[in-house]
Amino acid sequence: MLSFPGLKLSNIDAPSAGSPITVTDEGMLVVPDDPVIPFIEGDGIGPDITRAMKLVVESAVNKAYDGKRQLFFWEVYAGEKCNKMFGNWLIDDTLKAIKYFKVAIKGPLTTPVGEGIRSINVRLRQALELYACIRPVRYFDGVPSPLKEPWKVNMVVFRENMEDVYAGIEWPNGSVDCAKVRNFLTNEMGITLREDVGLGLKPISVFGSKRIMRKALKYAIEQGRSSITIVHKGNIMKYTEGLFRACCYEVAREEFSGLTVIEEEAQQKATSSLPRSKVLVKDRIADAMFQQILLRPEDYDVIVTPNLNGDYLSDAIAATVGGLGIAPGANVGDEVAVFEATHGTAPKYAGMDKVNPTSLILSSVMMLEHIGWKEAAALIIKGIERAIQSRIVTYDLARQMENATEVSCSKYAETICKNM
Ligand SMILES: NC(=O)C1=CN([C@@H]2O[C@H](COP(=O)(O)OP(=O)(O)OC[C@H]3O[C@@H](n4cnc5c(N)ncnc54)[C@H](OP(=O)(O)O)[C@@H]3O)[C@@H](O)[C@H]2O)C=CC1
Ligand SMILES: O=C(O)CCC(=O)C(=O)O
Ligand SMILES: [Mg+2]
Repeated sequence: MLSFPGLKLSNIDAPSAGSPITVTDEGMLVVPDDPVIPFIEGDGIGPDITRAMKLVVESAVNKAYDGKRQLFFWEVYAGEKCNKMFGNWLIDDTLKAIKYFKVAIKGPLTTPVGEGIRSINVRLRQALELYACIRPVRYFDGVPSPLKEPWKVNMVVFRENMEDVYAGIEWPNGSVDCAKVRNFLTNEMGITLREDVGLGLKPISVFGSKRIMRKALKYAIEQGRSSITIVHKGNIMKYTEGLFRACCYEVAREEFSGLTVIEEEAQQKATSSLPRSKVLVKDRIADAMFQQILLRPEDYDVIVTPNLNGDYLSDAIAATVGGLGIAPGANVGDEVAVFEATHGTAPKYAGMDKVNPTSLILSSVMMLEHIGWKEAAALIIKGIERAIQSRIVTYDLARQMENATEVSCSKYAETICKNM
């Protein structure tokens, strides 16, 4: 058994091979040639897509580096499997392991509606301070789309990942705590509420809003993206979403002034052409944004938005380029990153070896790029592009394509490997 100094696990064994990724004091990743990558298999379709993802990643790494580099996937536990094994939906070992090894990948985890446990996905993001949910959406040639010109879609959603109504601070109607909060609001704040209300809080802070804007703007500048759009409902929720918008503009003006142009200011100066080297910063109200992504996708590039808007928007934008089967993501903090698909557990397809694993496979591409293994990442993209072009796809794409060959999740993963 290898020893990993400082890693103290109570319920699971340490990895039997590999070395940890570390982070320097300046926040730079140091990646060995044999990194340990903790993974959570996930509920529902999780086991099927995780198996497919591991096959594709291992095959790409092998092909790209011919044994000189190797990933060591190591299972850690959360969700239904974890509850069955340990009587707990999320064990401390999983959090310790991900913190220790810095980069992890996960399948989707179930959250019951209207009752029961709170989201384990959200708990992971909060416990590991993964404040940015990054979801790039791009078009793959040949994928069926409801848009006339889907190739114009190329957006990256930066969703604030720890605050907003998503933080889960709420009280059920009829509970003692709900009555306490209602009484406080009535007696201290003069707010009239029906007796049968359920109540929740929408915390949005200056710190959290500025932090996600900084991350999104840095990305936009480093990647040479043309614009960043702040998406909010600040007309109605003035002191939460309105605050978010104000904080984002403040970061752009005060911390990135030479590198950004504010749309409103450019319009006032009647500037006909914007300097190409600068990122255009603009904002849109959330409801209008949902029609903009369908009607004028070419006008939008990086998007920064509070948690719930980002949740809705990322699924909606994914639909324009083929749906949830093809929508990757990453939850990123200052040191740790956990990669996961945009979609959930799709319970009706659990264990059927049927769904599209591309979302999780593209999440693994983001992971390989994050650790600097760009050659392996490029091979996977090539494999996906060729599989789609040859129309060998899973049910979700096959049902919208002409002359497609529908294959299972595992066969599709093998097709990607053959096409690398
Ligand atoms: N990060 C996470 O772990 C997430 C977890 N969840 C959780 O997942 C559970 C189920 O949520 P639900 O609302 O049904 O949303 P899902 O995203 O799980 O599924 C909704 C529909 O999207 C399509 N879909 C999803 N994934 C794929 C895929 N890989 N390939 C092809 N099609 C896909 C299917 O459409 P069709 O029926 O048309 O074939 C599916 O029925 C809930 O408990 C929810 O809380 C949800 C989102 C994220
Ligand atoms: O945690 C969940 O169950 C849902 C999460 C979700 O929809 C998302 O993060 O996009
Ligand atoms: Mg979602």
